[in-house]
Amino acid sequence: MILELDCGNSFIKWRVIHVADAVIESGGIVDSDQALVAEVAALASVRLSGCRIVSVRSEEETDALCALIAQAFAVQARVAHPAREMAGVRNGYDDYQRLGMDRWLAVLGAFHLTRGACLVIDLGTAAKADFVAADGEHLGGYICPGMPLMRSQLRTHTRRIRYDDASAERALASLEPGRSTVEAVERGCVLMLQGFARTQLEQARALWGQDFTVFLTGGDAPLVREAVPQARVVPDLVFVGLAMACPLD
Ligand SMILES: Nc1ncnc2c1ncn2[C@@H]1O[C@H](COP(=O)(O)OP(=O)(O)OP(=O)(O)O)[C@@H](O)[C@H]1O
Ligand SMILES: CC(C)(CO)[C@@H](O)C(=O)NCCC(=O)O
Ligand SMILES: [K+]
Repeated sequence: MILELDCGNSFIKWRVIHVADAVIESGGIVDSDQALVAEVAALASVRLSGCRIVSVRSEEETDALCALIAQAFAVQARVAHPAREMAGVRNGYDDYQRLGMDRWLAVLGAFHLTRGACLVIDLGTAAKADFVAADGEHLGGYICPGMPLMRSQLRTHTRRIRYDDASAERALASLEPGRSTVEAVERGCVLMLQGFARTQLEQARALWGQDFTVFLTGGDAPLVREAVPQARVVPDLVFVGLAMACPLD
């Protein structure tokens, strides 16, 4: 079994899979390196033979996580690195090393699943969209604040926007105009995300007509699902790309 990690800016998503058939043994989402090691160590009957990582954190933070994993599980983690070209996809950035690895792997995963033009929308701490043409050319993409950042900017830069997580969750039962601060902010931010997604869809239509696939991934994908009903929701899209970039046997 191997451990797979997607280290985002706020959370680490992890999975333990059987390498031979990619069957998922276990998985979770944690907010620290220590919590990760504790959760994986708590799995009974799991013997790790390897580990692969995609990280958008600093090199120092990623190295520290690899060292922790080596110490806890006696495996050397493989870290996915940028490439100008891989699996038929050409990185569209002027400096290919600057493209976030989570974006690159999601794009590789999406193109692998379709072999056609695709739009990848990833809604996490940041909201990202990437475009890949049918010939594998990555055309670039967009980055803007995701739900957690929009929310915290409003809370930080205003005096009177204050509410707790439980009321935030309740506020999202509908998207009607808000009749309280929490409803107004939470619903407003969801509409921003939906607007982002719809605009990407318009761009994709302008480029490719109807001939493309939309992928939706990231922790906040459910918030825009209804706005892009044609999207394929693939929560593990980054892991699909990670397996391609870091094959283990
Ligand atoms: N079980 C969960 N734990 C934490 N966040 C969750 C969970 N389910 C959904 N979410 C939502 O997912 C969002 C974070 O998404 P994700 O985990 O994709 O971010 P990230 O990978 O840290 O960020 P990024 O990919 O932009 O670096 C949060 O806004 C949160 O509301
Ligand atoms: C945009 C984020 C923060 C999203 O996780 C990540 O992909 C990243 O750090 N990217 C580097 C900047 C870029 O992609 O242009
Ligand atoms: K991520």
